[in-house]
Amino acid sequence: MVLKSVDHPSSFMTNFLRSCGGSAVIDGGLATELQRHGADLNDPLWSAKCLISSPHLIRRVHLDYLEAGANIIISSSYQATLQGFEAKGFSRKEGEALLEKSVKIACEARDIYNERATKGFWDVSGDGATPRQRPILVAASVGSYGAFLADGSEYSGRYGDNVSLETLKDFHRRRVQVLAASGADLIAFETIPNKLEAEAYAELLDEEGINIPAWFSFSCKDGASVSSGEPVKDCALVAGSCEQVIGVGINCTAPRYIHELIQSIQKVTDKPILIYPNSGETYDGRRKEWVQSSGVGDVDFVSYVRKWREAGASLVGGCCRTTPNTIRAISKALSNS
Ligand SMILES: C[S+](C)CC[C@H](N)C(=O)O
Ligand SMILES: N[C@@H](CCS)C(=O)O
Ligand SMILES: [Zn+2]
Repeated sequence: MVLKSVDHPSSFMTNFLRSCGGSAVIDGGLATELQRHGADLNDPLWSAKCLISSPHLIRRVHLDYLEAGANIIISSSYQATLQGFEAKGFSRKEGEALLEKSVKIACEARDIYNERATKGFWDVSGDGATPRQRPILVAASVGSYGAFLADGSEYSGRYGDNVSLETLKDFHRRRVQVLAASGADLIAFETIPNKLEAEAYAELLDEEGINIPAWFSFSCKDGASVSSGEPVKDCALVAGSCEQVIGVGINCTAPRYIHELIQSIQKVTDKPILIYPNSGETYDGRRKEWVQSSGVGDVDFVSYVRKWREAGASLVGGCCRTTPNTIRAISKALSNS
């Protein structure tokens, strides 16, 4: 599904959601699932390391999420940056090829899934005669500058006084251009921890004439604020005023804050709301490990999904430490709601 120049970005998501029956399933944690399968991500490149060491594993995890019912799979480019690859000795050209490879692997997984689905079973919910494939989009992940810092600062949003709007635009510019031309259906700006980075993305989309749509997804520290402490409403407004943005939401945030966050976002934008929380655990950026949060637990957040849908979220999935089982259960919950 490619956004044609005649399509308005907003109709892209409206049409997609309609083809999915009103709500769509986003995949679950990619990096943490790679780890569960044995990948060692203790590296400045985190999951992007697997683009070099184990692309077959990335393909397998994408396929597992498709088999679990995902309508959107997110590429392995979260922590894939040209600057990060250069620090490992890759040339600019090789870095660009690795970014392209992340999207290619996701597209291959989609092709394999579609081929198997066509051969294996027929969805006769249409006119009963033609096979109907489940709508599937490939989103190219863009993790924040904080992800590149590789110290967990996508959960603090503190980049220091030396990092300006222009710094962030320059940091992301070439990567966004490459991913926009990679064959992905959209760009998923993920785990955005502060307002400045949302502004940088909005300006980049405009200045670079990026011709595929995008979603903005924020990491939050409570029911009202993104990781930096700035109001989620202010950040959602930045996303809401950008024409290329076809969805606004929250990811890698504890499930217990999601309901309130949906309500806040809804007050400031009509764009579709997406949410893909993590397991509710906390990331220790120094040790690169997930630790149990103190306080309220988030056992089995799938039981909240129907409430989130009623509150206004139309795309639901999972982030770090969620698995294909989580996504299977979300898919079931959404199809019953
Ligand atoms: C979404 S966080 C868990 C990604 C990893 C982090 N940027 C790090 O490198 O430690
Ligand atoms: N899409 C990324 C997000 C990390 S917060 C992943 O699932 O690994
Ligand atoms: Zn996450």
